[in-house]
Amino acid sequence: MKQMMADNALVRKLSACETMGSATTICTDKTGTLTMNQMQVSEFWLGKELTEHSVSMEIEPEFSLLLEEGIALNTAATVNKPHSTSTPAISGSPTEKAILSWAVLDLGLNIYETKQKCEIMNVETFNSEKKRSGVMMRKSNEKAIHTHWKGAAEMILAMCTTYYVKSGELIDINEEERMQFRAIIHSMAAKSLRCIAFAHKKVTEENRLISEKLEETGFTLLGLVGLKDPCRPGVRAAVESCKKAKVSVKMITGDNPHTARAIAIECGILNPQDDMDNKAVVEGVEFRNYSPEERIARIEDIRVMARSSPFDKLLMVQCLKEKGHVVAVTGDGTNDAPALKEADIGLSMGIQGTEKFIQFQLTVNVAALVINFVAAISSGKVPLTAVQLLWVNLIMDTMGALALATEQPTDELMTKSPAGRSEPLITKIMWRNLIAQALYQLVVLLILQFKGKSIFAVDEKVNSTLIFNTFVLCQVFNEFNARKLEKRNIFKGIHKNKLFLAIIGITIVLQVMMVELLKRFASTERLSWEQWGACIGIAAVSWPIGFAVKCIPVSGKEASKQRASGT
Ligand SMILES: Nc1ncnc2c1ncn2[C@@H]1O[C@H](COP(=O)(O)OP(=O)(O)OP(=O)(O)O)[C@@H](O)[C@H]1O
Ligand SMILES: [Ca+2]
Repeated sequence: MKQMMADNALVRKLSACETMGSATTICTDKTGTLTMNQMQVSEFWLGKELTEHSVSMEIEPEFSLLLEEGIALNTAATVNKPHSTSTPAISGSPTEKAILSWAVLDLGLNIYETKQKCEIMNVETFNSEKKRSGVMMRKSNEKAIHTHWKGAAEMILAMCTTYYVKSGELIDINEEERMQFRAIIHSMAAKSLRCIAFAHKKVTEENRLISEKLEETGFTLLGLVGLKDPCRPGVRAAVESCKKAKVSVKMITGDNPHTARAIAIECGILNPQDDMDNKAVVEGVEFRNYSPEERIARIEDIRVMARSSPFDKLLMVQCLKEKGHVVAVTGDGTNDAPALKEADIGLSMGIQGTEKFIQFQLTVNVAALVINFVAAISSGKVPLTAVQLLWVNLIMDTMGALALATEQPTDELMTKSPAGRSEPLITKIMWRNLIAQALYQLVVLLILQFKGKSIFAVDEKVNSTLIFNTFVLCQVFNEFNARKLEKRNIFKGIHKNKLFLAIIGITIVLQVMMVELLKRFASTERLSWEQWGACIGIAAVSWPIGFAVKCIPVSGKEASKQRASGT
Protein backbone atom coordinates (compact mmCIF):
# COMPACT_ATOMS: atom_id res chain seq x y z
CA MET A 1 0.00 0.00 0.00
CA LYS A 2 2.86 2.29 0.82
CA GLN A 3 4.32 1.58 -2.57
CA MET A 4 1.00 2.26 -4.22
CA MET A 5 0.82 5.58 -2.46
CA ALA A 6 4.37 6.42 -3.35
CA ASP A 7 3.49 5.78 -6.96
CA ASN A 8 0.50 8.07 -6.60
CA ALA A 9 -1.79 5.25 -7.56
CA LEU A 10 -5.37 5.68 -6.59
CA VAL A 11 -7.22 2.42 -6.38
CA ARG A 12 -10.88 3.06 -6.77
CA LYS A 13 -11.94 -0.50 -7.23
CA LEU A 14 -9.71 -3.16 -5.82
CA SER A 15 -10.75 -5.51 -8.59
CA ALA A 16 -8.93 -3.17 -10.94
CA CYS A 17 -5.63 -4.34 -9.47
CA GLU A 18 -6.65 -7.85 -10.31
CA THR A 19 -7.60 -6.94 -13.84
CA MET A 20 -4.43 -5.03 -14.41
CA GLY A 21 -2.44 -8.11 -15.24
CA SER A 22 -4.91 -9.00 -17.94
CA ALA A 23 -4.90 -5.73 -19.88
CA THR A 24 -4.51 -6.23 -23.60
CA THR A 25 -4.51 -2.58 -24.63
CA ILE A 26 -3.17 0.51 -22.97
CA CYS A 27 -4.49 3.89 -23.99
CA THR A 28 -2.16 6.56 -22.78
CA ASP A 29 -2.34 10.28 -22.97
CA LYS A 30 0.71 12.17 -24.02
CA THR A 31 1.42 15.07 -21.76
CA GLY A 32 2.76 14.04 -18.40
CA THR A 33 2.55 10.33 -19.07
CA LEU A 34 4.85 9.88 -22.03
CA THR A 35 6.45 13.27 -21.67
CA MET A 36 7.93 14.96 -18.64
CA ASN A 37 5.28 17.65 -18.49
CA GLN A 38 8.01 20.24 -18.28
CA MET A 39 7.21 22.47 -21.19
CA GLN A 40 9.40 25.23 -22.44
CA VAL A 41 8.93 27.70 -25.23
CA SER A 42 11.53 26.84 -27.80
CA GLU A 43 10.27 28.73 -30.85
CA PHE A 44 8.52 32.01 -31.36
CA TRP A 45 7.13 33.15 -34.69
CA LEU A 46 6.05 36.68 -35.43
CA GLY A 47 4.17 36.59 -38.66
CA LYS A 48 6.05 34.22 -40.90
CA GLU A 49 9.34 35.02 -39.29
CA LEU A 50 11.08 32.86 -36.73
CA THR A 51 12.49 35.21 -34.13
CA GLU A 52 15.62 34.99 -32.09
CA HIS A 53 15.66 35.40 -28.36
CA SER A 54 15.82 38.93 -26.92
CA VAL A 55 13.41 39.87 -29.64
CA SER A 56 11.38 42.28 -27.56
CA MET A 57 13.53 45.26 -28.53
CA GLU A 58 12.70 44.99 -32.20
CA ILE A 59 8.94 44.70 -32.02
CA GLU A 60 6.95 47.81 -32.78
CA PRO A 61 5.73 49.11 -29.38
CA GLU A 62 2.01 49.06 -30.02
CA PHE A 63 2.14 45.52 -31.40
CA SER A 64 4.36 44.52 -28.52
CA LEU A 65 1.78 45.83 -26.08
CA LEU A 66 -0.94 43.76 -27.69
CA LEU A 67 1.19 40.66 -27.36
CA GLU A 68 1.84 41.41 -23.73
CA GLU A 69 -1.84 41.90 -23.05
CA GLY A 70 -2.68 38.71 -24.85
CA ILE A 71 -0.28 36.79 -22.68
CA ALA A 72 -0.75 38.58 -19.39
CA LEU A 73 -4.52 38.62 -19.30
CA ASN A 74 -5.41 35.46 -21.08
CA THR A 75 -4.00 32.91 -18.71
CA ALA A 76 -5.05 31.18 -15.59
CA ALA A 77 -1.51 30.86 -14.31
CA THR A 78 -0.17 33.36 -11.81
CA VAL A 79 3.20 34.89 -11.21
CA ASN A 80 4.42 35.54 -7.74
CA LYS A 81 7.33 37.86 -7.48
CA PRO A 82 7.71 38.96 -3.90
CA HIS A 83 10.81 41.05 -4.49
CA SER A 84 11.86 42.79 -7.64
CA THR A 85 15.13 40.93 -7.57
CA SER A 86 13.91 37.41 -6.94
CA THR A 87 13.08 35.04 -9.76
CA PRO A 88 9.33 34.79 -10.16
CA ALA A 89 7.46 31.69 -9.02
CA ILE A 90 4.89 30.72 -11.61
CA SER A 91 2.03 28.39 -10.94
CA GLY A 92 -0.59 26.96 -13.32
CA SER A 93 -0.89 24.30 -15.97
CA PRO A 94 2.45 23.34 -17.56
CA THR A 95 1.46 24.91 -20.88
CA GLU A 96 0.61 28.21 -19.27
CA LYS A 97 3.56 28.14 -16.96
CA ALA A 98 5.85 27.73 -19.93
CA ILE A 99 4.28 30.60 -21.82
CA LEU A 100 4.30 32.91 -18.83
CA SER A 101 7.83 32.26 -17.76
CA TRP A 102 8.98 32.76 -21.31
CA ALA A 103 7.09 36.04 -21.49
CA VAL A 104 8.46 37.25 -18.17
CA LEU A 105 12.03 36.16 -18.67
CA ASP A 106 12.52 36.53 -22.42
CA LEU A 107 10.06 39.21 -23.41
CA GLY A 108 10.47 41.19 -20.22
CA LEU A 109 6.75 41.30 -19.68
CA ASN A 110 5.42 42.89 -16.52
CA ILE A 111 2.26 40.95 -15.83
CA TYR A 112 1.12 42.94 -12.86
CA GLU A 113 1.41 46.33 -14.55
CA THR A 114 -0.29 45.15 -17.70
CA LYS A 115 -3.16 43.65 -15.76
CA GLN A 116 -3.76 46.81 -13.79
CA LYS A 117 -4.51 48.87 -16.88
CA CYS A 118 -7.32 46.60 -18.05
CA GLU A 119 -10.78 45.76 -16.92
CA ILE A 120 -11.75 42.19 -17.71
CA MET A 121 -15.31 41.84 -18.97
CA ASN A 122 -15.61 38.18 -19.74
CA VAL A 123 -13.43 35.11 -19.94
CA GLU A 124 -13.69 31.73 -21.53
CA THR A 125 -11.48 29.36 -19.61
CA PHE A 126 -9.50 26.70 -21.39
CA ASN A 127 -11.22 23.42 -21.98
CA SER A 128 -10.18 20.34 -23.88
CA GLU A 129 -13.24 20.45 -26.08
CA LYS A 130 -12.44 23.79 -27.73
CA LYS A 131 -8.71 23.79 -26.97
CA ARG A 132 -8.46 27.52 -26.52
CA SER A 133 -8.95 30.18 -23.90
CA GLY A 134 -10.17 33.70 -24.41
CA VAL A 135 -10.66 36.98 -22.63
CA MET A 136 -12.70 40.10 -23.38
CA MET A 137 -11.53 43.34 -21.82
CA ARG A 138 -11.52 47.10 -21.90
CA LYS A 139 -8.61 49.41 -21.19
CA SER A 140 -9.13 52.07 -18.58
CA ASN A 141 -8.36 54.91 -20.97
CA GLU A 142 -10.42 53.92 -24.03
CA LYS A 143 -13.83 52.76 -25.09
CA ALA A 144 -12.95 49.94 -27.48
CA ILE A 145 -13.33 46.33 -26.53
CA HIS A 146 -10.47 43.89 -26.99
CA THR A 147 -10.78 40.16 -27.37
CA HIS A 148 -7.79 37.85 -27.06
CA TRP A 149 -7.65 34.17 -27.85
CA LYS A 150 -4.87 31.72 -27.33
CA GLY A 151 -5.02 28.04 -28.16
CA ALA A 152 -4.31 25.19 -30.53
CA ALA A 153 -2.50 26.91 -33.39
CA GLU A 154 -4.43 25.64 -36.41
CA MET A 155 -7.74 26.34 -34.71
CA ILE A 156 -6.78 29.90 -33.82
CA LEU A 157 -5.40 30.41 -37.32
CA ALA A 158 -8.81 29.52 -38.71
CA MET A 159 -10.29 32.46 -36.81
CA CYS A 160 -7.79 34.94 -38.25
CA THR A 161 -8.05 37.06 -41.38
CA THR A 162 -5.01 39.28 -40.83
CA TYR A 163 -1.61 39.12 -39.17
CA TYR A 164 0.99 41.50 -37.81
CA VAL A 165 4.62 41.66 -38.82
CA LYS A 166 7.37 42.81 -36.51
CA SER A 167 7.18 46.40 -37.74
CA GLY A 168 3.56 46.55 -36.65
CA GLU A 169 2.15 46.42 -40.19
CA LEU A 170 -1.16 44.64 -40.63
CA ILE A 171 -1.34 42.18 -43.54
CA ASP A 172 -4.29 40.23 -44.93
CA ILE A 173 -4.06 36.47 -44.89
CA ASN A 174 -4.82 35.16 -48.35
CA GLU A 175 -5.06 31.52 -49.36
CA GLU A 176 -1.40 31.26 -50.12
CA GLU A 177 -0.43 32.82 -46.84
CA ARG A 178 -2.76 30.56 -44.95
CA MET A 179 -0.97 27.61 -46.49
CA GLN A 180 2.34 29.07 -45.40
CA PHE A 181 1.16 29.46 -41.83
CA ARG A 182 -0.08 25.89 -41.87
CA ALA A 183 3.33 24.81 -43.07
CA ILE A 184 4.97 26.70 -40.21
CA ILE A 185 2.71 25.00 -37.68
CA HIS A 186 3.39 21.68 -39.34
CA SER A 187 7.13 22.18 -39.20
CA MET A 188 7.01 23.02 -35.49
CA ALA A 189 4.78 20.05 -34.78
CA ALA A 190 7.06 17.74 -36.70
CA LYS A 191 9.74 18.69 -34.19
CA SER A 192 7.34 17.42 -31.52
CA LEU A 193 6.54 20.93 -30.31
CA ARG A 194 3.13 21.86 -28.98
CA CYS A 195 1.92 24.85 -31.00
CA ILE A 196 -0.07 27.67 -29.47
CA ALA A 197 -1.25 30.74 -31.36
CA PHE A 198 -2.30 34.16 -30.08
CA ALA A 199 -4.96 36.26 -31.76
CA HIS A 200 -6.50 39.63 -31.09
CA LYS A 201 -9.47 41.71 -32.20
CA LYS A 202 -10.52 45.20 -31.28
CA VAL A 203 -14.05 46.49 -31.79
CA THR A 204 -15.53 49.83 -30.91
CA GLU A 205 -18.22 49.93 -28.27
CA GLU A 206 -20.95 50.58 -30.92
CA ASN A 207 -19.92 47.68 -33.13
CA ARG A 208 -19.69 45.06 -30.47
CA LEU A 209 -21.87 42.01 -30.53
CA ILE A 210 -25.01 42.40 -28.50
CA SER A 211 -24.33 39.23 -26.61
CA GLU A 212 -21.74 39.00 -23.91
CA LYS A 213 -20.03 36.23 -25.79
CA LEU A 214 -16.52 36.49 -27.12
CA GLU A 215 -16.13 37.17 -30.82
CA GLU A 216 -14.83 34.32 -32.95
CA THR A 217 -14.13 35.72 -36.42
CA GLY A 218 -12.05 38.37 -38.07
CA PHE A 219 -9.06 38.13 -35.74
CA THR A 220 -5.48 39.19 -36.18
CA LEU A 221 -2.76 36.66 -35.60
CA LEU A 222 -0.23 38.01 -33.11
CA GLY A 223 2.22 35.17 -32.98
CA LEU A 224 2.92 31.48 -32.66
CA VAL A 225 4.90 29.71 -29.99
CA GLY A 226 6.24 26.17 -30.00
CA LEU A 227 6.58 24.39 -26.67
CA LYS A 228 9.01 21.57 -26.19
CA ASP A 229 8.09 18.82 -23.77
CA PRO A 230 10.74 16.12 -23.73
CA CYS A 231 9.87 12.43 -23.56
CA ARG A 232 10.38 10.77 -20.24
CA PRO A 233 13.49 8.68 -20.16
CA GLY A 234 12.53 5.04 -20.08
CA VAL A 235 9.29 5.46 -21.96
CA ARG A 236 10.70 3.84 -25.05
CA ALA A 237 11.77 0.80 -23.08
CA ALA A 238 8.40 0.62 -21.38
CA VAL A 239 6.58 0.70 -24.70
CA GLU A 240 8.98 -1.95 -25.98
CA SER A 241 8.24 -4.28 -23.09
CA CYS A 242 4.52 -3.77 -23.58
CA LYS A 243 4.94 -4.81 -27.18
CA LYS A 244 6.85 -7.88 -26.10
CA ALA A 245 4.05 -8.73 -23.74
CA LYS A 246 1.64 -8.40 -26.69
CA VAL A 247 -0.06 -5.46 -25.08
CA SER A 248 -0.81 -2.83 -27.67
CA VAL A 249 -0.16 0.77 -26.75
CA LYS A 250 -2.23 3.58 -28.17
CA MET A 251 -1.67 7.26 -27.64
CA ILE A 252 -4.74 9.44 -27.33
CA THR A 253 -3.91 13.09 -27.11
CA GLY A 254 -5.43 16.50 -27.41
CA ASP A 255 -2.42 17.74 -29.29
CA ASN A 256 -1.88 18.37 -32.98
CA PRO A 257 -1.52 15.21 -35.15
CA HIS A 258 1.99 16.12 -36.25
CA THR A 259 3.13 16.76 -32.70
CA ALA A 260 1.46 13.55 -31.62
CA ARG A 261 3.16 11.61 -34.40
CA ALA A 262 6.57 13.04 -33.59
CA ILE A 263 6.26 12.12 -29.94
CA ALA A 264 4.85 8.70 -30.80
CA ILE A 265 7.89 8.01 -32.94
CA GLU A 266 10.19 9.13 -30.15
CA CYS A 267 8.44 6.76 -27.77
CA GLY A 268 8.40 3.85 -30.16
CA ILE A 269 4.62 3.73 -30.47
CA LEU A 270 4.92 4.52 -34.17
CA ASN A 271 7.64 3.64 -36.64
CA PRO A 272 9.26 6.51 -38.53
CA GLN A 273 7.72 5.23 -41.74
CA ASP A 274 4.18 5.49 -40.37
CA ASP A 275 3.15 8.77 -41.93
CA MET A 276 0.03 10.83 -41.69
CA ASP A 277 -2.03 9.04 -44.33
CA ASN A 278 -1.20 5.77 -42.72
CA LYS A 279 -4.05 4.13 -40.86
CA ALA A 280 -2.07 4.37 -37.65
CA VAL A 281 -2.80 8.06 -37.02
CA VAL A 282 -6.29 9.53 -36.93
CA GLU A 283 -7.78 12.74 -35.70
CA GLY A 284 -10.50 12.81 -33.12
CA VAL A 285 -13.12 14.20 -35.50
CA GLU A 286 -12.38 11.54 -38.10
CA PHE A 287 -12.78 8.79 -35.57
CA ARG A 288 -15.97 10.33 -34.22
CA ASN A 289 -17.49 10.45 -37.69
CA TYR A 290 -16.75 6.85 -38.63
CA SER A 291 -19.70 4.53 -38.70
CA PRO A 292 -19.65 2.05 -35.83
CA GLU A 293 -18.64 -0.74 -38.23
CA GLU A 294 -15.82 1.31 -39.64
CA ARG A 295 -14.61 2.11 -36.19
CA ILE A 296 -14.53 -1.55 -35.22
CA ALA A 297 -12.75 -2.43 -38.44
CA ARG A 298 -10.04 0.18 -38.05
CA ILE A 299 -9.43 0.33 -34.37
CA GLU A 300 -6.72 -2.31 -34.30
CA ASP A 301 -4.61 -0.32 -36.74
CA ILE A 302 -4.98 2.99 -34.97
CA ARG A 303 -2.04 3.73 -32.74
CA VAL A 304 -2.34 7.47 -32.36
CA MET A 305 -5.45 9.57 -32.04
CA ALA A 306 -4.74 13.30 -32.09
CA ARG A 307 -6.82 16.41 -31.43
CA SER A 308 -9.18 14.24 -29.53
CA SER A 309 -11.88 15.54 -27.25
CA PRO A 310 -12.75 13.82 -23.99
CA PHE A 311 -15.64 12.21 -25.86
CA ASP A 312 -13.33 10.74 -28.51
CA LYS A 313 -11.22 9.16 -25.80
CA LEU A 314 -14.32 7.61 -24.32
CA LEU A 315 -15.47 6.36 -27.71
CA MET A 316 -12.11 4.72 -28.28
CA VAL A 317 -12.24 2.86 -24.99
CA GLN A 318 -15.81 1.69 -25.57
CA CYS A 319 -14.93 0.49 -29.02
CA LEU A 320 -11.90 -1.45 -27.77
CA LYS A 321 -13.96 -3.07 -25.05
CA GLU A 322 -16.54 -4.06 -27.59
CA LYS A 323 -13.82 -5.89 -29.46
CA GLY A 324 -13.05 -7.83 -26.32
CA HIS A 325 -9.98 -5.96 -25.19
CA VAL A 326 -9.24 -5.37 -21.57
CA VAL A 327 -8.41 -1.69 -21.62
CA ALA A 328 -6.15 0.25 -19.34
CA VAL A 329 -6.28 4.02 -19.55
CA THR A 330 -3.78 6.45 -18.14
CA GLY A 331 -4.53 10.10 -18.03
CA ASP A 332 -4.42 13.21 -15.95
CA GLY A 333 -7.94 12.71 -14.80
CA THR A 334 -9.51 15.92 -16.05
CA ASN A 335 -10.16 15.67 -19.75
CA ASP A 336 -9.53 11.95 -19.54
CA ALA A 337 -12.11 11.40 -16.83
CA PRO A 338 -14.87 9.86 -18.98
CA ALA A 339 -12.43 7.46 -20.61
CA LEU A 340 -10.84 6.60 -17.28
CA LYS A 341 -14.20 5.76 -15.85
CA GLU A 342 -15.13 3.55 -18.78
CA ALA A 343 -11.83 1.69 -18.79
CA ASP A 344 -11.38 -1.69 -17.16
CA ILE A 345 -8.41 -0.22 -15.41
CA GLY A 346 -8.37 3.43 -14.58
CA LEU A 347 -4.79 4.09 -13.65
CA SER A 348 -1.80 1.89 -13.95
CA MET A 349 0.54 0.88 -11.18
CA GLY A 350 2.80 -2.05 -10.43
CA ILE A 351 1.06 -5.29 -11.30
CA GLN A 352 1.50 -7.46 -8.31
CA GLY A 353 0.26 -8.90 -5.12
CA THR A 354 -3.32 -9.90 -5.49
CA GLU A 355 -2.93 -13.41 -6.73
CA LYS A 356 -0.36 -14.37 -4.24
CA PHE A 357 -2.63 -12.99 -1.62
CA ILE A 358 -5.58 -14.98 -2.88
CA GLN A 359 -3.59 -18.16 -2.90
CA PHE A 360 -2.31 -17.50 0.57
CA GLN A 361 -5.71 -16.57 1.91
CA LEU A 362 -7.42 -19.59 0.49
CA THR A 363 -4.82 -21.92 1.93
CA VAL A 364 -5.32 -20.46 5.38
CA ASN A 365 -9.05 -20.49 5.23
CA VAL A 366 -9.47 -23.90 3.66
CA ALA A 367 -7.23 -25.49 6.25
CA ALA A 368 -8.80 -23.67 9.19
CA LEU A 369 -12.31 -24.45 8.12
CA VAL A 370 -11.72 -28.10 7.40
CA ILE A 371 -9.85 -28.81 10.61
CA ASN A 372 -12.57 -27.25 12.71
CA PHE A 373 -15.28 -28.96 10.73
CA VAL A 374 -13.72 -32.40 10.90
CA ALA A 375 -12.91 -32.03 14.57
CA ALA A 376 -16.37 -30.78 15.38
CA ILE A 377 -18.18 -33.69 13.79
CA SER A 378 -15.77 -36.33 15.02
CA SER A 379 -15.22 -35.23 18.61
CA GLY A 380 -17.70 -32.45 19.20
CA LYS A 381 -14.94 -30.06 20.20
CA VAL A 382 -13.25 -27.45 18.05
CA PRO A 383 -9.48 -27.17 18.40
CA LEU A 384 -9.33 -23.60 17.24
CA THR A 385 -11.37 -21.23 19.39
CA ALA A 386 -13.16 -18.19 18.07
CA VAL A 387 -10.50 -15.86 19.40
CA GLN A 388 -7.77 -17.94 17.84
CA LEU A 389 -9.53 -18.00 14.50
CA LEU A 390 -10.02 -14.30 14.69
CA TRP A 391 -6.36 -13.81 15.39
CA VAL A 392 -5.39 -16.04 12.51
CA ASN A 393 -7.64 -14.11 10.22
CA LEU A 394 -6.40 -10.81 11.45
CA ILE A 395 -2.73 -11.44 10.94
CA MET A 396 -3.30 -13.28 7.75
CA ASP A 397 -5.62 -10.73 6.22
CA THR A 398 -4.03 -7.46 7.03
CA MET A 399 -0.44 -8.39 7.43
CA GLY A 400 -0.38 -10.97 4.69
CA ALA A 401 -1.92 -8.52 2.27
CA LEU A 402 0.52 -5.83 3.23
CA ALA A 403 3.52 -8.04 3.04
CA LEU A 404 2.66 -9.67 -0.24
CA ALA A 405 1.31 -6.66 -2.05
CA THR A 406 4.49 -4.72 -1.54
CA GLU A 407 6.68 -7.14 -3.41
CA GLN A 408 8.51 -5.45 -6.25
CA PRO A 409 7.26 -6.42 -9.67
CA THR A 410 9.66 -8.66 -11.51
CA ASP A 411 10.98 -8.01 -14.98
CA GLU A 412 9.70 -11.29 -16.30
CA LEU A 413 6.26 -9.96 -15.62
CA MET A 414 6.41 -8.01 -18.83
CA THR A 415 7.47 -10.94 -20.96
CA LYS A 416 4.12 -12.57 -20.48
CA SER A 417 1.12 -12.10 -22.69
CA PRO A 418 -1.88 -10.57 -21.04
CA ALA A 419 -4.44 -13.03 -19.77
CA GLY A 420 -7.50 -11.35 -21.19
CA ARG A 421 -10.92 -11.24 -19.72
CA SER A 422 -11.74 -14.93 -19.63
CA GLU A 423 -8.80 -16.28 -17.70
CA PRO A 424 -9.84 -17.57 -14.28
CA LEU A 425 -9.02 -15.74 -11.10
CA ILE A 426 -7.28 -18.72 -9.60
CA THR A 427 -5.02 -20.23 -12.15
CA LYS A 428 -3.96 -23.86 -12.30
CA ILE A 429 -0.63 -22.93 -10.82
CA MET A 430 -2.33 -21.34 -7.88
CA TRP A 431 -4.57 -24.37 -7.37
CA ARG A 432 -1.54 -26.63 -7.41
CA ASN A 433 0.30 -24.64 -4.74
CA LEU A 434 -2.81 -24.09 -2.73
CA ILE A 435 -3.98 -27.69 -2.63
CA ALA A 436 -0.56 -28.98 -1.66
CA GLN A 437 -0.19 -26.60 1.25
CA ALA A 438 -3.75 -26.93 2.46
CA LEU A 439 -3.48 -30.70 2.33
CA TYR A 440 -0.26 -30.73 4.31
CA GLN A 441 -1.64 -28.41 6.96
CA LEU A 442 -4.77 -30.52 7.20
CA VAL A 443 -2.92 -33.77 7.62
CA VAL A 444 -0.70 -32.29 10.32
CA LEU A 445 -3.58 -30.71 12.18
CA LEU A 446 -5.70 -33.82 12.03
CA ILE A 447 -2.85 -35.97 13.32
CA LEU A 448 -2.30 -33.51 16.13
CA GLN A 449 -5.99 -33.39 16.83
CA PHE A 450 -6.38 -37.13 17.21
CA LYS A 451 -2.94 -38.36 18.18
CA GLY A 452 -1.30 -35.23 19.57
CA LYS A 453 -2.06 -36.03 23.18
CA SER A 454 -0.30 -39.37 23.04
CA ILE A 455 2.56 -38.24 20.81
CA PHE A 456 3.52 -35.35 23.03
CA ALA A 457 2.16 -36.83 26.27
CA VAL A 458 0.21 -33.68 27.05
CA ASP A 459 -3.30 -32.85 28.15
CA GLU A 460 -6.18 -31.56 26.07
CA LYS A 461 -5.43 -27.88 26.64
CA VAL A 462 -1.76 -28.00 25.77
CA ASN A 463 -2.63 -30.03 22.68
CA SER A 464 -5.05 -27.36 21.47
CA THR A 465 -2.34 -24.77 21.94
CA LEU A 466 0.03 -26.95 19.93
CA ILE A 467 -2.51 -27.13 17.15
CA PHE A 468 -3.09 -23.39 17.21
CA ASN A 469 0.60 -22.59 17.34
CA THR A 470 1.50 -25.00 14.55
CA PHE A 471 -1.27 -23.64 12.44
CA VAL A 472 -0.17 -20.02 12.79
CA LEU A 473 3.48 -20.93 12.20
CA CYS A 474 2.48 -22.83 9.08
CA GLN A 475 0.97 -19.62 7.79
CA VAL A 476 4.10 -17.69 8.61
CA PHE A 477 6.21 -20.11 6.62
CA ASN A 478 3.67 -20.25 3.87
CA GLU A 479 3.75 -16.51 3.54
CA PHE A 480 7.25 -16.98 2.16
CA ASN A 481 6.00 -19.63 -0.26
CA ALA A 482 3.37 -17.26 -1.55
CA ARG A 483 5.97 -14.69 -2.55
CA LYS A 484 6.66 -16.65 -5.68
CA LEU A 485 3.97 -18.59 -7.47
CA GLU A 486 6.21 -20.37 -9.97
CA LYS A 487 9.81 -19.77 -9.00
CA ARG A 488 11.39 -22.24 -6.64
CA ASN A 489 13.64 -19.75 -4.92
CA ILE A 490 11.18 -18.05 -2.64
CA PHE A 491 13.87 -15.97 -0.95
CA LYS A 492 14.99 -14.07 -4.00
CA GLY A 493 15.08 -10.35 -3.32
CA ILE A 494 13.69 -10.81 0.17
CA HIS A 495 16.26 -8.55 1.78
CA LYS A 496 14.87 -5.70 -0.29
CA ASN A 497 11.40 -6.12 1.08
CA LYS A 498 11.92 -4.75 4.56
CA LEU A 499 8.20 -4.46 5.14
CA PHE A 500 7.68 -8.14 4.48
CA LEU A 501 10.39 -9.10 6.93
CA ALA A 502 9.08 -6.67 9.52
CA ILE A 503 5.58 -8.07 9.26
CA ILE A 504 6.84 -11.61 9.61
CA GLY A 505 8.77 -10.49 12.67
CA ILE A 506 5.78 -8.78 14.23
CA THR A 507 3.57 -11.78 13.54
CA ILE A 508 6.02 -14.07 15.32
CA VAL A 509 6.36 -11.76 18.32
CA LEU A 510 2.60 -11.44 18.65
CA GLN A 511 2.17 -15.18 18.34
CA VAL A 512 4.67 -15.79 21.12
CA MET A 513 2.75 -13.34 23.25
CA MET A 514 -0.54 -15.05 22.48
CA VAL A 515 0.82 -18.39 23.58
CA GLU A 516 3.03 -17.38 26.47
CA LEU A 517 1.33 -14.34 27.97
CA LEU A 518 -2.29 -14.10 26.96
CA LYS A 519 -3.41 -17.50 28.11
CA ARG A 520 -6.79 -16.44 29.44
CA PHE A 521 -7.65 -14.33 26.44
CA ALA A 522 -6.51 -16.76 23.79
CA SER A 523 -7.31 -19.92 25.79
CA THR A 524 -3.76 -21.13 25.41
CA GLU A 525 -1.26 -22.92 27.65
CA ARG A 526 2.41 -22.10 27.85
CA LEU A 527 4.61 -24.38 25.78
CA SER A 528 8.01 -25.83 26.56
CA TRP A 529 11.07 -25.25 24.38
CA GLU A 530 10.72 -28.74 22.90
CA GLN A 531 7.10 -28.13 22.05
CA TRP A 532 7.96 -24.84 20.36
CA GLY A 533 10.68 -26.64 18.44
CA ALA A 534 8.22 -29.28 17.28
CA CYS A 535 5.73 -26.65 16.12
CA ILE A 536 8.39 -24.76 14.18
CA GLY A 537 9.76 -27.97 12.71
CA ILE A 538 6.37 -29.08 11.48
CA ALA A 539 5.60 -25.66 10.05
CA ALA A 540 8.97 -25.44 8.30
CA VAL A 541 8.12 -28.51 6.24
CA SER A 542 5.89 -26.26 4.12
CA TRP A 543 9.04 -24.90 2.52
CA PRO A 544 10.26 -28.18 1.03
CA ILE A 545 6.69 -29.00 0.11
CA GLY A 546 6.36 -25.70 -1.68
CA PHE A 547 9.62 -26.42 -3.46
CA ALA A 548 8.64 -29.94 -4.46
CA VAL A 549 5.21 -29.00 -5.67
CA LYS A 550 6.64 -26.41 -8.04
CA CYS A 551 8.37 -29.26 -9.85
CA ILE A 552 5.00 -30.70 -10.82
CA PRO A 553 4.29 -29.35 -14.29
CA VAL A 554 0.95 -27.72 -14.81
CA SER A 555 -0.88 -29.12 -17.83
CA GLY A 556 -0.11 -27.99 -21.36
CA LYS A 557 2.75 -25.66 -20.42
CA GLU A 558 0.08 -23.15 -19.79
CA ALA A 559 2.39 -21.84 -17.17
CA SER A 560 4.02 -19.42 -19.54
CA LYS A 561 0.66 -18.05 -20.42
CA GLN A 562 -0.46 -17.62 -16.88
CA ARG A 563 -1.74 -14.23 -15.99
CA ALA A 564 0.92 -11.75 -15.05
CA SER A 565 1.95 -12.68 -11.61
CA GLY A 566 5.00 -12.30 -9.55
CA THR A 567 6.25 -15.74 -10.26
N1 LIG B 1 -3.73 26.69 -21.31
C1 LIG B 1 -3.98 26.60 -22.59
N2 LIG B 1 -4.45 27.65 -23.27
C2 LIG B 1 -4.72 27.55 -24.56
N3 LIG B 1 -4.56 26.44 -25.28
C3 LIG B 1 -4.09 25.37 -24.68
C4 LIG B 1 -3.77 25.38 -23.29
N4 LIG B 1 -3.33 24.17 -22.95
C5 LIG B 1 -3.37 23.43 -24.06
N5 LIG B 1 -3.81 24.12 -25.11
C6 LIG B 1 -4.06 23.65 -26.47
O1 LIG B 1 -4.94 22.53 -26.38
C7 LIG B 1 -4.32 21.33 -26.79
C8 LIG B 1 -4.41 20.27 -25.73
O2 LIG B 1 -5.70 19.95 -25.47
P1 LIG B 1 -6.11 18.88 -24.36
O3 LIG B 1 -6.11 19.48 -23.03
O4 LIG B 1 -7.32 18.22 -24.87
O5 LIG B 1 -4.95 17.84 -24.45
P2 LIG B 1 -3.98 17.35 -23.32
O6 LIG B 1 -4.73 16.56 -22.31
O7 LIG B 1 -3.14 18.45 -22.85
O8 LIG B 1 -3.15 16.37 -24.18
P3 LIG B 1 -2.47 15.04 -23.73
O9 LIG B 1 -3.37 13.97 -24.15
O10 LIG B 1 -1.24 15.08 -24.53
O11 LIG B 1 -2.24 15.10 -22.26
C9 LIG B 1 -2.87 21.65 -26.98
O12 LIG B 1 -2.39 21.03 -28.13
C10 LIG B 1 -2.80 23.15 -27.12
O13 LIG B 1 -2.81 23.49 -28.48
CA1 LIG C 1 -4.06 14.98 -20.84
